[in-house]
Amino acid sequence: MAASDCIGLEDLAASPEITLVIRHIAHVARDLSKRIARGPLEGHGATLGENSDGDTQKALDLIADEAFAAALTGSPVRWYASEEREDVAALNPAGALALAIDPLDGSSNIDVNVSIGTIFSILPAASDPLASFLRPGTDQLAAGYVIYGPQTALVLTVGKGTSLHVLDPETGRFELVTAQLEIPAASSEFAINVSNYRHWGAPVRAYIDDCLAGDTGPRAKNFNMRWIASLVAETHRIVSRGGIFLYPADARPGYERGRLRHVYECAPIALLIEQAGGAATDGCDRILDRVPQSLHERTPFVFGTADKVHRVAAYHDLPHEEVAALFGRRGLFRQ
Ligand SMILES: O=P(O)(O)OC[C@H]1O[C@](O)(COP(=O)(O)O)[C@@H](O)[C@@H]1O
Ligand SMILES: [Mg+2]
Ligand SMILES: [Mg+2]
Repeated sequence: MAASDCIGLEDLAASPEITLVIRHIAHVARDLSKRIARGPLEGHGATLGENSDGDTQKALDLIADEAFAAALTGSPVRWYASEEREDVAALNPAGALALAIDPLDGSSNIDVNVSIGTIFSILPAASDPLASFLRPGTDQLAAGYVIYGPQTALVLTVGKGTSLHVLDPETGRFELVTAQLEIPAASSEFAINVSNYRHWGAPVRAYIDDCLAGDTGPRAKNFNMRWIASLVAETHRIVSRGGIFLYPADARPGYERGRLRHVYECAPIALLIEQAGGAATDGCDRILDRVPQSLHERTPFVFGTADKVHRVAAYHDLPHEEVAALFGRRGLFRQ
C-alpha cells in the first residue's frame, strides 16, 4: 500500500506538504507496528549501545530511526532531528519543513510487551539546521504520536484541535475515530515515578504528599497512581480519561532538568495536550513558550488536565513554611 493510501487526512485542513509528511510517518508506523507485534520473533529487543544522551539504544530504536529517515528523504522535510542522532540530518535541500522525532519512545518496555510509541514535531525549516529546532513550541506546524499498544493509534494536531486515528490491521489504514479529543476534567489519577521521591524538590513532594494523603489530607479526596514509564502510553491515558503526569527535575546527577527531552518529546506532547484542552508546563511555566538552547536539552515536564497542572504551579509559589508543613497542617489547599 502506498503512503498516500494509509491515512485519509482530507479533513485536516493542513498544507499538502504537512499532509504528505504525516502520511509518510503513518506509513512507517504501520510497518513498525507489525515488527513490534512480532516481539521476540523479530529479536529486536537487544541492547546495542548508548545514544548521544547516554540512554540505552535498542536495535528497534535504530531500525525505527532509519525507517523514518529513509521514508522522509526526498519529502518536504529539509532537516531531520532524532533522539538517536547527535546532529541534525539534511534530507532535502528544497524542503520547507523540519521534523523532530523520538522514533521509539519507552523502548525500555519493548521486552515486556508494554505500549511504546513514536513522537514527532513538524516545524518550518530555517536555512540553519539548528535554528529550525531551537525555537518556541508555539512555532510547531503539527505534532503527533503513534502508540503501539493493543491498538496502534495516531494522535495528531495541526493546531486546530487534536484527533484520534486508529489503525485497522485488516486493511492497513488509519481510520479517524475522534475528530476533536477533549481531556476529561474529572480524574483522580496522577503519574510520577515515586521511587525518586527523596530526590524531588519541596513543591513536588508537597503536591504528591497531598495526593497520597487522600481524604485525610488537604485535598479531602482519594487519588489513584499510574506509572507505565512510557511517555506515549501515559499521554494516551491522559487524553482518554484525564489526570496528570509529572517528570520533575530532581537532585540526582544528570536530572537537574528532569529526564524528558524538550524538542522531540515535551514540545509535541505539550501542543497535543493544549489542543485537547489541557495544559503543559515545566512545573511553573508553559512548555510551548520555552526556547530550547540545544537539540537534546531536557526539561522538567508536567501535563494533563489544566486545573491539576495549574495547581502544581501554585505549589511552587507557596511560601516556604506552607511547602515544608506536614500535609495535615498545610492550609492553603484545604477544600
Ligand atoms: O525510567 P524512568 O526514569 O521512570 O523514565 C521513564 C521515562 O523515560 C522514557 O522512557 C524516555 O523515553 P525514551 O525511551 O525514548 O528514552 C519515557 O517514555 C518515560 O516517561
Ligand atoms: Mg522518549
Ligand atoms: Mg526514544
